[in-house]
Amino acid sequence: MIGRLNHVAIAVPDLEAAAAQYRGALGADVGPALDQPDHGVTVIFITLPNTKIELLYPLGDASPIAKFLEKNPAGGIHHICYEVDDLPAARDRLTASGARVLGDGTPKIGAHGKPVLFLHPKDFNGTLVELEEV
Ligand SMILES: CC[C@@H](C(=O)O)C(=O)SCCNC(=O)CCNC(=O)[C@H](O)C(C)(C)COP(=O)(O)OP(=O)(O)OC[C@H]1O[C@@H](n2cnc3c(N)ncnc32)[C@H](O)[C@@H]1OP(=O)(O)O
Ligand SMILES: [Co+2]
Repeated sequence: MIGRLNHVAIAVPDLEAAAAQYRGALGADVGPALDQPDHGVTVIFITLPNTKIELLYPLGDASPIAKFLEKNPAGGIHHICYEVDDLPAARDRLTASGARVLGDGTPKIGAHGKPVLFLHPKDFNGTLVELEEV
């Protein structure tokens, strides 16, 4: 059911410093900072030959990554995102398997303008999983 790895997301305490490190020390193709108010984050995408890195920084008072950064003040890998062809079908299959889909199960539009859903990290070996319909 899952396809390509769309991105690996890293929560960071200083977005511009992280972007500068990827641009300078790692010589990567770093995009602009984009506010995502519906998701409570500001993101910067880094394009690699085979996938993307999503740098995440909290936006607003109720950011879903605020607690994660409190627990991991130096930052850390926050989630991985797999592509799926049919997000409602994937959601129904996962729910039937006993996995918890976060929120009310209604996909939101993600940073690439495509529908996304998240799966509880406790149901996937301690890893928060995002699914993006492509
Ligand atoms: C830009 C849009 C989009 C895209 O297109 O790419 C994005 O990527 S948006 C990214 C940000 N959005 C989200 O993360 C939405 C989904 N996340 C959530 O709903 C919450 O963050 C959460 C996963 C339910 C966690 O909620 P929180 O309140 O922060 O923590 P809890 O205390 O409830 O956590 C319970 C439990 O899970 C552990 N945990 C939390 N976050 C992670 C994580 N990222 N990876 C692994 N484990 C995580 C947390 O430590 C708790 O464990 P215990 O301490 O053992 O109880
Ligand atoms: Co993401």
